[in-house]
Amino acid sequence: MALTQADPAKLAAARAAVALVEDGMRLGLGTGSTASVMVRVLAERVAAEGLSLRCAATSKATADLAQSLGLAVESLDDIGWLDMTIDGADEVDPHLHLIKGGGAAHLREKVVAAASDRMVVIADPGKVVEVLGAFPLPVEVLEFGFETTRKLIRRALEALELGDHDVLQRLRGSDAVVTDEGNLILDLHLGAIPDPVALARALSGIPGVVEHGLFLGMCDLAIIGREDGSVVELARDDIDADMLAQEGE
Ligand SMILES: O=C(CO)[C@H](O)[C@H](O)COP(=O)(O)O
Repeated sequence: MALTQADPAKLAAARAAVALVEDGMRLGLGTGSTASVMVRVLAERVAAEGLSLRCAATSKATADLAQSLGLAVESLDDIGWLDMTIDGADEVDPHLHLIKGGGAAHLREKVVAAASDRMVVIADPGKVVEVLGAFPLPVEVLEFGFETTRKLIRRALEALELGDHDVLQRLRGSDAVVTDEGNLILDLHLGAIPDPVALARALSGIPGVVEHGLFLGMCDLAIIGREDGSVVELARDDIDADMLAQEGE
């Protein structure tokens, strides 16, 4: 898809994020439709300005796209550490907590974000929520013991009084969605997640869970693009400063 056909809100967010890229940076490239727009904007800038970058991709799809546009993609281990990762999200709350994994790539996305000095999230206004959970929470699980893991997740939801919601295997047509790491996805249809920290802890404690899509305390800056081409930025530093001010009151 050409950039001229890109959704204006996604394009605005992507342009603002790519403006943060400096020559010589080691960059993490996210996955999804917004991240794809960002990869295209980035490739344009690299071609125009001759920037020298080292990029690690969060999925095979992003690696293929980036390489097709002339960006050099290396393995995360070869690069070692990243200055910044730019990625999309399915939901962003006022604490910059995220739900990710709508593209089934949240495992690699979390590994890459955790190896970055800075995680920048780009999104359109539809992704901004007061409380996470309207978007079904993706959980990557092992194929081994799949039904047992689903049972353990249901038990954990009950213990947190989040029980009685659908825990559905993600399918494409009638086939199971299989992640880049060869695992399966369960989508937790919760409606609302009042305590994301408790849910994250509970899910991480289940052995068959490889990784859940809650990104808590990882996002440093959210750039929300608007249809008119403007952006709104929410930085973690501002939130921390607000919290400190409230604690001091
Ligand atoms: O987490 C992701 C992939 O695993 C994506 O970043 C998320 O699903 C947002 O995608 P899009 O920009 O297409 O709405």
